[in-house]
Amino acid sequence: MSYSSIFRSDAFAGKVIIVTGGGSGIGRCTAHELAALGAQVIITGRKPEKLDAISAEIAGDGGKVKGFVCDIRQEEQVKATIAAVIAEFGRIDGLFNNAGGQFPAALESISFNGFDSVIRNNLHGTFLMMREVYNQWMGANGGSIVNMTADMWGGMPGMGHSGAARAGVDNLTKTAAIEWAKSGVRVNAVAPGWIMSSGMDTYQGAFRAMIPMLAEKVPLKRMGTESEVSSVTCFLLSEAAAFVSGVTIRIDGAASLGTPMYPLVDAKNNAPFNGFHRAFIPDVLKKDA
Ligand SMILES: CCCCCCC/C=C/C(=O)SCCNC(=O)CCNC(=O)[C@H](O)C(C)(C)COP(=O)(O)OP(=O)(O)OC[C@H]1O[C@@H](n2cnc3c(N)ncnc32)[C@H](O)[C@@H]1OP(=O)(O)O
Ligand SMILES: NC(=O)C1=CN([C@@H]2O[C@H](COP(=O)(O)OP(=O)(O)OC[C@H]3O[C@@H](n4cnc5c(N)ncnc54)[C@H](OP(=O)(O)O)[C@@H]3O)[C@@H](O)[C@H]2O)C=CC1
Repeated sequence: MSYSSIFRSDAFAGKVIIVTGGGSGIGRCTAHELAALGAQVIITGRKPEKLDAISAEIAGDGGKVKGFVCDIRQEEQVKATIAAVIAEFGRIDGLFNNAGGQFPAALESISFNGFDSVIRNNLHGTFLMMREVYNQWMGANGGSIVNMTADMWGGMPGMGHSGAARAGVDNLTKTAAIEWAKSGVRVNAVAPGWIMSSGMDTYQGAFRAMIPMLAEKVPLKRMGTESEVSSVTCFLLSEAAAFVSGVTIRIDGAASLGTPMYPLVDAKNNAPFNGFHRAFIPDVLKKDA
């Protein structure tokens, strides 16, 4: 597993950190990095075979890890998982609420069940995990939560269901940061742009074919990597961020900045500006829907 770290190797020694969706992609990478920094890592997901494989990888590297099957949309499973972690490890110090996802589709083609599924996956699941972990922290010495979101605040064609959920997560993050500060709890979020994670392999067809064009439209001219998300997440989970709460950090090579209403051509040079133009996406997505 490839990741870089600015931390001492004992930065998370004695800490118990939960990574939801730790069985693949960004979650897997973060679980590896946290374990290498001394944490007892708890990875969760719906598919036990993925958790077993990543647990074996991390243990093979000398890390401490345990997998728990948990569908974050199921309240009883979330409650049972947090109770089981407390029963076995006695504490929880951090939560990376990373699990989630969506399918690219034009709004008019999304069934109610499809919309509901994406909202429950990304918003309800995030809330349930936050609440159950916080309930362990009330009146204690605090902890750190990092939520997964994505900066689609300007509207993202093909991601209407997910964008609605992610905007909700952004607001949930800020509210929790205020409400739970009384217990010393910090709540922040990461907002990756286009990351070439293994999860991206879920997307094939026209969306997949579009990736090189998307990368070209990112001001930094490339997609991000899993470790570029895990490093920021580890920072937010760590004591190095002890006075950071209620922020969402974009990790997107400036892709979410700018607006389609801004002139797209530099008239003097008769050349396109270096930037991301959201209106570029929908026609391609329509072919996927
Ligand atoms: C500058 C900012 C840029 C930001 C860019 C953000 C880019 C983000 C990239 C990523 O997130 S990559 C990670 C991708 N990984 C995943 O998405 C994995 C998790 N995803 C899922 O599990 C599913 O997508 C899910 C739908 C969220 C949940 O799956 P679940 O198994 O619960 O759903 P189903 O029971 O199969 O279906 C429920 C419902 O949804 C409809 N549906 C599912 N897939 C599609 C599809 N591809 N197209 C249309 N509809 C779909 C499905 O048909 C069901 O509805 P009904 O048929 O019952 O009406
Ligand atoms: N890659 C990108 O460009 C971006 C990704 N994101 C978000 O980052 C997160 C990680 O994505 P990424 O690593 O790229 O992709 P992956 O598909 O690899 O990761 C998603 C993980 O979430 C888990 N998961 C999904 N739904 C549930 C559920 N209901 N309950 C429990 N676990 C669940 C999956 O595990 P399992 O299959 O075992 O359930 C999987 O391990 C996601 O929330 C994604 O939407 C945000 C912005 C950009």
